[in-house]
Amino acid sequence: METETKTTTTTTQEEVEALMDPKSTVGGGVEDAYGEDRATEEQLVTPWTLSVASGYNLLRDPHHNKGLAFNEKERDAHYLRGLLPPVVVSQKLQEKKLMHNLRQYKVPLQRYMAMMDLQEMNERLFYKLLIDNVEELLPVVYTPTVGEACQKYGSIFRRPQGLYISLKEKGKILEVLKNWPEKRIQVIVVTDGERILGLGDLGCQGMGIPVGKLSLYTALGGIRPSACLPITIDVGTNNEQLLNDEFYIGLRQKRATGKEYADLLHEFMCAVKQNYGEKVLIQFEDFANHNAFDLLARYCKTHLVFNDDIQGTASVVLAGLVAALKLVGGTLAEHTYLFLGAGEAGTGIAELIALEIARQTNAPIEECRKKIWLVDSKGLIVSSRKESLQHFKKPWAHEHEPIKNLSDAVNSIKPTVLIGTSGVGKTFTKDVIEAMASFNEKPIILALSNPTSQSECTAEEAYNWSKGRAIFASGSPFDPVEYEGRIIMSGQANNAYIFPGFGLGLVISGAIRVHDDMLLAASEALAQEVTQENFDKGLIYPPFTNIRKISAHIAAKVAAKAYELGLATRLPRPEDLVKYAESCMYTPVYRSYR
Ligand SMILES: NC(=O)C1=CN([C@@H]2O[C@H](COP(=O)(O)OP(=O)(O)OC[C@H]3O[C@@H](n4cnc5c(N)ncnc54)[C@H](OP(=O)(O)O)[C@@H]3O)[C@@H](O)[C@H]2O)C=CC1
Ligand SMILES: CC(=O)C(=O)O
Ligand SMILES: [Mg+2]
Repeated sequence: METETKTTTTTTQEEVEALMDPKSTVGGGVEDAYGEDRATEEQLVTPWTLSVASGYNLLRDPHHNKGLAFNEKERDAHYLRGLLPPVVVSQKLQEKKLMHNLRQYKVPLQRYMAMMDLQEMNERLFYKLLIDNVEELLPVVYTPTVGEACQKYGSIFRRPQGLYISLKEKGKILEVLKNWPEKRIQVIVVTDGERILGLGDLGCQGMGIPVGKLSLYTALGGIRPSACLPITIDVGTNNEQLLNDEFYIGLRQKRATGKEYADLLHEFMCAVKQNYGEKVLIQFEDFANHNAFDLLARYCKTHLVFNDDIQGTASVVLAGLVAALKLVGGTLAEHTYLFLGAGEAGTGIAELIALEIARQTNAPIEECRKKIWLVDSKGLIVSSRKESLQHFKKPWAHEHEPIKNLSDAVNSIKPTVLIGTSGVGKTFTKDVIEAMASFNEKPIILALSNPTSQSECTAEEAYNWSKGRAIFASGSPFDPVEYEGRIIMSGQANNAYIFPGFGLGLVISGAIRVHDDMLLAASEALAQEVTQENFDKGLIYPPFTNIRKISAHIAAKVAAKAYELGLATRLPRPEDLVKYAESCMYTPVYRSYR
C-alpha cells in the first residue's frame, strides 16, 4: 500500500486509511516520520485536498490510469463506460504490445520519447516494462540515449518533468518545493547541468539525468515513484550553442559562480531539509568537479548526501575489480592502477581502492595511494606539479618524471589495471591497449566514460587489440563481440548497479548520514553477486536482469552498516534485512479499484 497524497486520484478505502495512518509501510511505503506537514503558524501552506478521480480525469492520471486494463466492474464504478473501447486486456498483453511497438522504432531517441510518453500516461505500465525488459530498455531511458535526449531536450520537450529551481527562485525555494504535488519524498536527484555525462555543460537541459536516474531508483531499487523528486538547478549555462538556441528551455545567461552560486545552493539545501526532514537522500549528479567536491564536503555532515559520480562510481568499480581478481589473481594491493582522467570519477574510485587496500593490509592510506597513478589533460600527475593541482588531485602527485601522454605513462608505469574516466572518446588507442596486453596476460581495461561516443574505446577494440585477452567493461553498454570464433560479453561498469540499492538501504534504515564504510559494504555486496557462470563469460558484473535482487542485497548490507555505525534511526532493526528490503520494494502491478 502506498501512502501518497493526491489531488485527483482514484483511491481505494485501504489507500484512504493508509493516508490517515502515517505508519503504513507496505509495498515500498517506507515510513518517513518527516513526511508530515510541519509548517509553523507563520509559514504559508498549500491547501491540499484528497478527492477521488474518476472518468476522463482518471484516464489522464498517470499514477492510476490502467488504460484498457480497467475491468468491467471498474469501468462501471469509475464512470469509464464509453471512454474506452469494449475490450479489456491484461497488463501482460499491454506490455507485449508496447514492446512490439517500441521495437519498431529504429532511432533510439524515438524509443526514449515513447518511454517518456508512457511514463506520463501510465506509470505502472512504464515501470512494468522497464523492470521486465531491463537489459533492453536501460540503454533507452539511461545511457547512452539519455545523453542525446539532454542535448535535444529543448526540441523534444513536451511536458515538464521534475522541479526547476533557477536563480529567479532565489529567496523562494521553500515555496517552490511546496509546489511539488508529492510530500513524502525520500530521494532527490539534483543536477546543475554543468557536466552531463561526458557531454559537458547542457544547462537546464540536464533535467533528463535526474529524471532517468530516479526512474532507475524505482525500477532497479524499488523506491516508490511518488517518493522520488528530480530537480535541476538552473544558474545559467556557458554553452554558447544553447544560449543561441531559440528552443533552449533554461535561463539565457552565463553561469552564476562564487557567492551567488553558493548562496543559491545553500538555500536549496536548507529548504530541502526544512521541507522533507533529515532523512531525505539528496543525490548530487553531474555537477562539474569544481563544485561537486566542495558541495559534498560542505553538506556531508549536516545532510544525507551522496555524490553518485564520486562515490557511486567508486563503489561499482571497486566491486568490478574485486570480482576481476578471481580471473587475474592477486590481491588489490598487488595490482598497479592507472587512470586517464583525474576528476570526480577518477579520484573518487582511486580513493576508495586505496581505502580498501588500507583496510585489507593495515598499511597507512598514503602508502596505499602509491599504487595508483592518474593522468589528466596535462599529463601524469606527479609531485613537480603539486603546487598547481586542484585539491582533489594532490594526494595522487607521486614522485616521477613528468610525462605528457597516456601511451608513455602506460609504458612507464606498466599498470595491470587501466581505467578511463576522462569523458573523451577514443583515447585508449591501439598502442595503449597493445602495450597493456604486452605486459599483462589479462589486462583489466575499464572504459567508463559516457555516453558511448565518449567511451575511451569500444569493446571490439579492447578485445581485438589485446588478442581477446582483456577483461573489459564500459560505462555504456556494448554488444557482445566475436573474436576468433569466441563470443565475448563485456559488462557495464556503471554506477546504476549501486545507487538504487544504496539509496534503498539508506531509506529502509532511516539513515541520516552516508559513510565510506557503506560504500565498501555496497561494493562487497555487488562483487558477491558475480557468479561462476558470469566469470566463465569473462564478465566482472552480474547481468542487469537480476538487479532488483542484487539491489535488495546491497540495501541490506548498507542498512546493516548504518545500524552498526549508529547512523540508522529506524528502530528496532529488522532481523532479516534482505527480506525487509524486498518487502519495501515498489512493484508496478496494477491495483484493483473498488
Ligand atoms: N560509468 C560510470 O558509472 C560513470 C562514468 N562517468 C563518466 O566519466 C567521465 C568523467 O566524469 P567526471 O570524472 O565526473 O568528470 P571530470 O570533469 O570531473 O573529470 C574529467 C577528467 O578527465 C581529464 N581529461 C579531460 N580530457 C582529457 C584528455 N584528453 N586526456 C587526459 N585527461 C583528460 C580532466 O583533466 P583536467 O583535470 O586536466 O581538466 C579531468 O581530470 C564522464 O564521461 C562521465 O560520463 C562518470 C561517473 C560514473
Ligand atoms: C553514469 C554517470 O553517472 C555518468 O556518466 O555521469
Ligand atoms: Mg553521473
